[in-house]
Amino acid sequence: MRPKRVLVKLSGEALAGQAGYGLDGGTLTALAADISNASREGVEIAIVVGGGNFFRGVQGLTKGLDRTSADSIGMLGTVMNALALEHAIESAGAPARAMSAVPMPSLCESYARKRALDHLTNGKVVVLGGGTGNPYFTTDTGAALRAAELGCSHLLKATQVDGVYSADPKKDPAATRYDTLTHEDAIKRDLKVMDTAAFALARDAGLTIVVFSIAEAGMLAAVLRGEGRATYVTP
Ligand SMILES: Nc1ncnc2c1ncn2[C@@H]1O[C@H](COP(=O)(O)OP(=O)(O)OP(=O)(O)O)[C@@H](O)[C@H]1O
Ligand SMILES: O=c1ccn([C@@H]2O[C@H](COP(=O)(O)O)[C@@H](O)[C@H]2O)c(=O)[nH]1
Repeated sequence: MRPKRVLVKLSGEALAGQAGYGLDGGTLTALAADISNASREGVEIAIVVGGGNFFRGVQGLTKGLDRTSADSIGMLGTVMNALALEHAIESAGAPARAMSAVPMPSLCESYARKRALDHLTNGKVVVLGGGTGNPYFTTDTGAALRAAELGCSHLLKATQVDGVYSADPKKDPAATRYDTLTHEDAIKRDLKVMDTAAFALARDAGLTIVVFSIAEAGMLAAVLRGEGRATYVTP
């Protein structure tokens, strides 16, 4: 594959490195180098970053928060990640622009489709925080939404596992890995590597999803060349 424009859904949890919480400087630097190298090779890259290293809305429910407040905290976590990534990617040598779906103009640009498209065509890596900007959603759904509206051909889910399995491989050692499957298979089998809304939106928009582990250096560039260990979810 040599796509012109892709959307990378970057795991928030992966940014924590070994610590498991917050931001790890070494991990950020390594990821930013991969992203910046891919951008310099001419691929237009939009990134939707998750927030699992800070807060997930469902965690708030167990602390007595209502869902909307909990999701607001979750979205703020993703904006923190977007700002950190913007800085790390620029330090690695590629121009980058953070945009937030929740307006906070003194911190970064607010997300607007046409502005994002301008940045992409001008060679900037666009780092999108705030998910969809609405509670009751996830950044996976945000990734499918932005991939569709920004005209990306692929949604690259850079996460902690090396593909889609028959069950969560972190919980079930007997789970088997798929090389390929359809969006419909993923929805029918209730495979929770992404939520159903994200799979359905990607299916309707005709987006190919590539699920791969970001733990290995150079994996993003490999996936963009159509190489490396990954699962392809195709229409
Ligand atoms: N069928 C499955 N195949 C692969 N992984 C699965 C499956 N079911 C559940 N998972 C889990 O889904 C996780 C990836 O999705 P998830 O969106 O929760 O995390 P993430 O990509 O790290 O994002 P973030 O930290 O930003 O929330 C994997 O780490 C894996 O443990
Ligand atoms: O559109 C969105 C996206 C995310 N949230 C909240 O943020 C956290 C972190 O995102 P992850 O996708 O889990 O990494 C999520 O749990 C939601 O609470 C949101 O409300 N709307």
